[in-house]
Amino acid sequence: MIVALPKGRIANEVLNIFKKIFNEEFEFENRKLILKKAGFTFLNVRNWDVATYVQKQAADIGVVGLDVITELNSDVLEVLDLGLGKCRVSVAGVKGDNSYKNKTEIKVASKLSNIAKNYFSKKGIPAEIIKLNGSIELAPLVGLSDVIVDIVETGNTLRENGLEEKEVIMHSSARVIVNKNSFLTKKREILDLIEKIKEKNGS
Ligand SMILES: Nc1ncnc2c1ncn2[C@@H]1O[C@H](COP(=O)(O)OP(=O)(O)OP(=O)(O)O)[C@@H](O)[C@H]1O
Ligand SMILES: O=P(O)(O)OC[C@H]1O[C@H](OP(=O)(O)OP(=O)(O)O)[C@H](O)[C@@H]1O
Repeated sequence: MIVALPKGRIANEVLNIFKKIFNEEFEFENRKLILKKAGFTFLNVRNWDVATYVQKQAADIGVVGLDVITELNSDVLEVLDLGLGKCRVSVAGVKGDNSYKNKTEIKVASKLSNIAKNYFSKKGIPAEIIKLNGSIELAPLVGLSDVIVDIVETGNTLRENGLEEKEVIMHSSARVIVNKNSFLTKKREILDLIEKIKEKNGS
């Protein structure tokens, strides 16, 4: 069975779950992207690519944030909420300035451009989405956008930059996802691994 694990912010907590499952050190060596252990193959994948690997069955199972699954509209089975990487996806803007609410078209900067587009479209508010790849909070500070749609956890990044959360779009946390076909063909192995993950998560 092939398991796609994310690099980045939730990597340590996810690797820690597998460390407990195997009861030994569990890490990708140096620059190696593949780790084989106890009949499993683990792939060290960028957070954003985990859903792609699983949807296309390059991996049977993976761990990724709900924000990413929603943004990519991934066609995968979401089987377990790990409760890690908890955050919100929110509309934020300059503190005390709500003038965006009166605009005929809002400029919205975001990495989560589909979530942003769908949110304003459902509200019937015309929005120009400006796709950025990081440091989203800069955009309203330099007039690139009226507001942003971005991840908020503690709110520190917003506060440090004179911004505030205006509207919460969704809550997110890390999910275990499974390829639909793999779930049919490798059901027992997959359910067995999910049980182990559930047992060791947070223990
Ligand atoms: N500040 C945060 N607090 C809590 N969870 C967060 C925070 N930022 C992101 N997350 C969650 O953790 C996941 C991983 O975030 P991370 O910053 O590692 O990846 P990324 O930079 O979005 O992805 P990539 O490395 O592929 O560009 C996000 O998809 C989200 O679900
Ligand atoms: O509410 P906080 O606890 O401050 O966390 C929110 C910040 O964390 C994420 O950024 P990240 O560190 O991943 O950087 P980037 O998206 O700008 O690359 C997110 O895009 C926010 O900027």
